[in-house]
Amino acid sequence: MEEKNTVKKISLMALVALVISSSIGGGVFGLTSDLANASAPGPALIGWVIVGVGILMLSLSLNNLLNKEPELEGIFTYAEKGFGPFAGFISGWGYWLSAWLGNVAFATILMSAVGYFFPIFKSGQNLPSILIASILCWALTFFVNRGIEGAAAINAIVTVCKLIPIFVFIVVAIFLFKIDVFSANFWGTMSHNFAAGDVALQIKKCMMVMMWVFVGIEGASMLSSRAEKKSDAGKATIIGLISLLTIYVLASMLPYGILTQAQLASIHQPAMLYIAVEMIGPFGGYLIGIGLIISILGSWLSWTMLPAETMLLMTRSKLLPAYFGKVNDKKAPTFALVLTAGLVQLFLFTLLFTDKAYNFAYSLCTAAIIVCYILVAMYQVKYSIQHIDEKGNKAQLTFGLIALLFQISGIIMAGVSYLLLCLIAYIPGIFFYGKARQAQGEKFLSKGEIGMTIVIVIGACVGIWLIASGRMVV
Ligand SMILES: NC(=[NH2+])NCCC[C@H](N)C(=O)O
Repeated sequence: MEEKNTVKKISLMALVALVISSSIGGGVFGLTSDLANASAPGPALIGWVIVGVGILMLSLSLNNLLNKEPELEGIFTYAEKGFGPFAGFISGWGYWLSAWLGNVAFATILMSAVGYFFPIFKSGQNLPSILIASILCWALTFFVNRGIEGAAAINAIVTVCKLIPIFVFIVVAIFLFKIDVFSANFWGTMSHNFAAGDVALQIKKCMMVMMWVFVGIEGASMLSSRAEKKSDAGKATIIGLISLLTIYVLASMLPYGILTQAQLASIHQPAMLYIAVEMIGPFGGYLIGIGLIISILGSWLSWTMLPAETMLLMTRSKLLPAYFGKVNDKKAPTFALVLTAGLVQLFLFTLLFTDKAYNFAYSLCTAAIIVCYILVAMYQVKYSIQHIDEKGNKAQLTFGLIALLFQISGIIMAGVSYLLLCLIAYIPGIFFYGKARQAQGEKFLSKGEIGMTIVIVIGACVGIWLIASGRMVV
């Protein structure tokens, strides 16, 4: 108890900064070209509305659960409470997986941006890039290992530094925006007519990248135990979400009124940087480049802390063996940190062989976190049904159902194959889960859990087959 009181509490403002900071990483800087590859402005706008509503429902659900079940800490605990320890493990492991896969995406786009300053790194996935990215990965791990509290404080400063270049970009883009360029091929159907099938296909192709930029919206709830007031964590999620949506829509849609869709689609990543060069000249490139580098370093720092913290919480819930949560004198879970950094390192080397490394890494990251989001929404539905007689729970049930529908259809639209690949990483995880259960005097796996494991293994095999047979190009 004594010890708990000395943990630094986080204010509402700092929590909002945390939501924005852990959501805005690299995605916003590459958004435009990924969207332009997928869609004309019309369908993309519809995509934003769908994703905005879907994520808002998820945030409201998280907000509600934080208020109703204040003692639950960590996103996976909802799955555990609602559907048992195995579901808790599935969620926690998915969150952990997502967190470090996202860091791999960070590494690639970060190095592409550095390539603007030093062309040797331009592709973001050659040997020099991978070396520098690896050094960064270990440096951040070392830093977090020296004390998590410092990392949270740095976040506030980083948030300001990364928002300024994005705002400058938006303001300049507003001035240069031409409505006739924007509306030239609004639905992407050339005939100027609205063709439903065509539009739906374009929306579908926008889904993954639009969901990727919202990964992190749950960040405040992960640190909810540190909020000065418990209810602040939920508020921070919602304020953070609305700010984010505004930034994303402006930053991604305004360029459609400056360059043509074909130009945007073929622009080098990070797109925002090269669009800024088109708009302002080299200075624009420097500004966005520096913003991006600070943004990613800050985000990467919090995403170094979050997966390790998740493992720590999971050991407390006895979902992983105790050594995953072993902390050092600074209360940092050293083993979890080093394990996670080791996996990022391994993945960084595979980038040498992938074609679209950034897109591949963020798609895996997003697919993995959708598992947790689905379980949150399911628990929201379950909780609201169980307490349906209490005031407000009918509305909460609706929020949960929409969030659930959105996440499930989102992953189906974005690509189930990425989810299947993520299942591979569950296989060693289940082994550790079984060990932790055994240490509790339980069976390694119960009958139901064995059934689930078989499904997971089959899914993983299909994932491997998709890659091996060349049906999924990575
Ligand atoms: N390491 C991570 N899991 N990062 C996820 C956050 C990514 C963030 N939404 C972005 O736009 O870049």
